[in-house]
Amino acid sequence: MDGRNGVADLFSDAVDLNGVTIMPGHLDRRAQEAMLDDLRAVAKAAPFRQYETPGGRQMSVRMTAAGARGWVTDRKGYRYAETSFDGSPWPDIPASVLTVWRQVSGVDRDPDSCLVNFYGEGARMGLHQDKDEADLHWPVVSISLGDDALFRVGGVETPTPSKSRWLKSGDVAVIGGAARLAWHGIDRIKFRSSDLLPEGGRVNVTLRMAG
Ligand SMILES: O=C(O)CCC(=O)C(=O)O
Ligand SMILES: [Fe+2]
Repeated sequence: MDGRNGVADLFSDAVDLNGVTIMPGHLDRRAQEAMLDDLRAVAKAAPFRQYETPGGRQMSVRMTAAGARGWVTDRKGYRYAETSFDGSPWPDIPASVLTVWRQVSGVDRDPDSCLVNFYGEGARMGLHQDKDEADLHWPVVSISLGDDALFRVGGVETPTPSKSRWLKSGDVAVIGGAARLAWHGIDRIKFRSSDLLPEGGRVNVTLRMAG
């Protein structure tokens, strides 16, 4: 264990980005395709939506969720909701996604929340901290599928100085340990840099213990 994150030593080619552990190519092409199929089923049950921030801005990323709780935002604020926008429970977290959490999270409890982000051409995600969860000790596991994305990680106290790295399809990141509250975001994607999604774009999955 490296005292920073714990999981890094289990994966020999892990890369450290300001305390966030990245496992390049964790999922091979077949695993990526299988997970994407599972996520399309999630999106069929709970369609992607463009959420509004509490400040009234439309996010460029489209989102949906799976699990007992889904992260949502609107004028009322950022929060976890136990039902989707039509009032029904969110779909279950696909087994393919849970498998990755069990492999890399370093904890022995399954997550209760899976946020699914879709980045179309021009979509980005500003620097933020993941801090809407009830207990901030659990790690966040993030899986990248599709187009390359420039991932930026700053400090825990301040967004700068930051380091960045292009995340590729199949890469997995663990935001945990001392970096659990690190500022992070996606500067931009390279639209159509991957052929995993025939329509282009990037799907990112983040797993969390929210409740
Ligand atoms: O798309 C990504 O890689 C990051 C997503 C993220 O930070 C989030 O959903 O909180
Ligand atoms: Fe985040």
